[in-house]
Amino acid sequence: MNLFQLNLSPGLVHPILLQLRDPGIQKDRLRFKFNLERLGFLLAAELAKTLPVQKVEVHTVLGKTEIPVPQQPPVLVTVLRAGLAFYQGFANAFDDADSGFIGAYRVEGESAEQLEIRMNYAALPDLTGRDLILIDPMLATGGSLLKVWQLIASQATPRSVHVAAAIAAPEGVAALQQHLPENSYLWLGALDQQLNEHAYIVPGLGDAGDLCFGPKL
Ligand SMILES: O=P(O)(O)OC[C@H]1O[C@H](OP(=O)(O)OP(=O)(O)O)[C@H](O)[C@@H]1O
Ligand SMILES: O=c1cc[nH]c(=O)[nH]1
Repeated sequence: MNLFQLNLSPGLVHPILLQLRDPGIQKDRLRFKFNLERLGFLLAAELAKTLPVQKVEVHTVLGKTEIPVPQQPPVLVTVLRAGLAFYQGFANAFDDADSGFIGAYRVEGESAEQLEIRMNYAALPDLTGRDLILIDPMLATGGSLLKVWQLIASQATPRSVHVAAAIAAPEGVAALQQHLPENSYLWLGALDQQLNEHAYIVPGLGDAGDLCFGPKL
């Protein structure tokens, strides 16, 4: 797996990460979601540079030119709930993308070892031969994304697999590196220090789903 940390535009990415992490700013729900969307768009712009293109001829009123455009639109797959705002940034970038949605959530126990991932909804297009972008702002243990990948791999073989996260822990990156196929790429806003005893990313930003939508039961 290839790791791409988004450090090409620090002037754009770092102020967004600062606002996402700052407890005084992140409690503004509208701004938090908008910042995830903006970060998603920036990551999508970097990722798009690696997708195969084909030249299309366009005739303007004054002449003709060739423009390289993506060979085929990618498939965007996101994990509910926290994925939604981040996903929107990718959807804004890829006009004709197909999309899939997975309902998955962590059920936290007393310790990180007792963490369970429940998956109860999946609406996916055919991913055979497609460029798949798995979109989830938080990559903590990697358990949620690996469960999603297991489901996808049981149905189809994508041409390439891109995982996009706003913030990741080294533990989650290692888990993906172990289990995702060779042609996989990881796009990160930030790689943080570690997980805490409840499998939260440190320093991270807290609970992304709750910050977007409020606490769940
Ligand atoms: O790498 P992992 O250890 O699996 O943790 C990451 C998952 O945790 C968050 O979702 P959560 O389960 O909190 O659900 P929510 O989006 O509904 O809040 C996040 O959006 C990821 O899906
Ligand atoms: O730090 C974390 C870990 C999982 N999910 C989150 O929202 N935050």
